[in-house]
Amino acid sequence: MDDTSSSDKPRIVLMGLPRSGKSSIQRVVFGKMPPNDTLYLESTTKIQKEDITRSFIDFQIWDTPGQINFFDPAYDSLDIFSSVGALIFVIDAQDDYSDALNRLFYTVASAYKINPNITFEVLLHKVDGLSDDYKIDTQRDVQQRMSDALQDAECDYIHLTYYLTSIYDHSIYEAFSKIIQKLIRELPTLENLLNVLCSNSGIDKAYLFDSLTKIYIATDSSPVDMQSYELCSDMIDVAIDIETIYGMTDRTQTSTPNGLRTLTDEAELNQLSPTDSNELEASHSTLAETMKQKSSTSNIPSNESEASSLIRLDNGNALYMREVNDPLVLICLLRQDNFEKHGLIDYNFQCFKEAITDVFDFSKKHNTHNHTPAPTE
Ligand SMILES: Nc1nc2c(ncn2[C@@H]2O[C@H](COP(=O)(O)OP(=O)(O)OP(=O)(O)O)[C@@H](O)[C@H]2O)c(=O)[nH]1
Repeated sequence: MDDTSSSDKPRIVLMGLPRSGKSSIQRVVFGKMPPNDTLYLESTTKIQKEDITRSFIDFQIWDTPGQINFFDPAYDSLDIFSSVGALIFVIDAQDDYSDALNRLFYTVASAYKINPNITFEVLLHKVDGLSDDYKIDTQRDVQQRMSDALQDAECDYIHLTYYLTSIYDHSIYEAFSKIIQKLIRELPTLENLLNVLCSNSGIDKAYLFDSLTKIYIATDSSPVDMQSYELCSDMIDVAIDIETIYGMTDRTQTSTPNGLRTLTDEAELNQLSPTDSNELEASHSTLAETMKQKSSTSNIPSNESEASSLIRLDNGNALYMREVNDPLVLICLLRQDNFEKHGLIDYNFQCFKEAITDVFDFSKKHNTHNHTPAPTE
């Protein structure tokens, strides 16, 4: 990360008062930093830029120092904000947020004048320490005060979207999923493909995840509920842990007696149960039934690898994960009865995968074409 690289990718800019949590968010979501380690982060003194390039996700994220006013004539605000896709303003919800709201209003009004295509996203952050009632009251209060301020300034056409977030749970990933989806041009096509897959395969809910960040880049059009998202997102951790234990490279390097390995792994699996979210009836999911089939072994090149994993839950549901390409994975929630026809699901998945690959290749060509300089005569 540095502040010298320039790029024509869409930008996601993190702004907000000092210590609101901007750097922590960037490190936890995109750098896999454990949330507790953010306690030792130092204050950001210059813009930190990071390129995020994966299937369908292609942008640059900027972490800005909280104390700098980028609309000051000393800065080239036109250059900074003209390629911004999303401006994420972080507010510390555990603190008095009056100053933050003044800054938010000023930032939004100034950035909109430069680039009206920016999507404005407001994170009411650090809500882990707050009760549910307090969270809702805070969101209502912030929304009301901002809407009054924008109305008074006759700027009520500026739309802000609000999220309650914390780096200590899934909420930050869910918020980023929604924010990033707005920047994915192929989203309607991906959603259509997921709808077709679900309706033809008896799947109740399907998410297309970036397995490195646990951000879902698309889902079918049935409503998203937090519990199904959390279960699917936890499944990525479970699968990665199993892969770390049983992955072929590791296995050859750390050959321990098989019996001992299995016992240890089962104990670990039970600790990793996604049913920690005990609101869900699916307690005691039988993770012993988790199976991992990695066909990326000796004779298949790694870029053609195809991992799959199944977790049966005690409430009659199942979680089914298939690798689309590295790092995209499809995670579905379905009735176990419907999984009986998994030949059909697997066939439909192959068609889905081919369609996704076609869409991706088409977008890549389109992007390359758009970025190729016109020949000079
Ligand atoms: N409780 C709680 N603390 C958080 C959360 N996110 C960040 N923090 C803490 O907030 C403090 C400040 O976080 P930073 O990420 O350094 O804040 P910043 O906005 O980047 O600050 P500047 O670089 O000074 O602009 C750190 O101690 C983090 O551990 C959260 O979701 N919940």
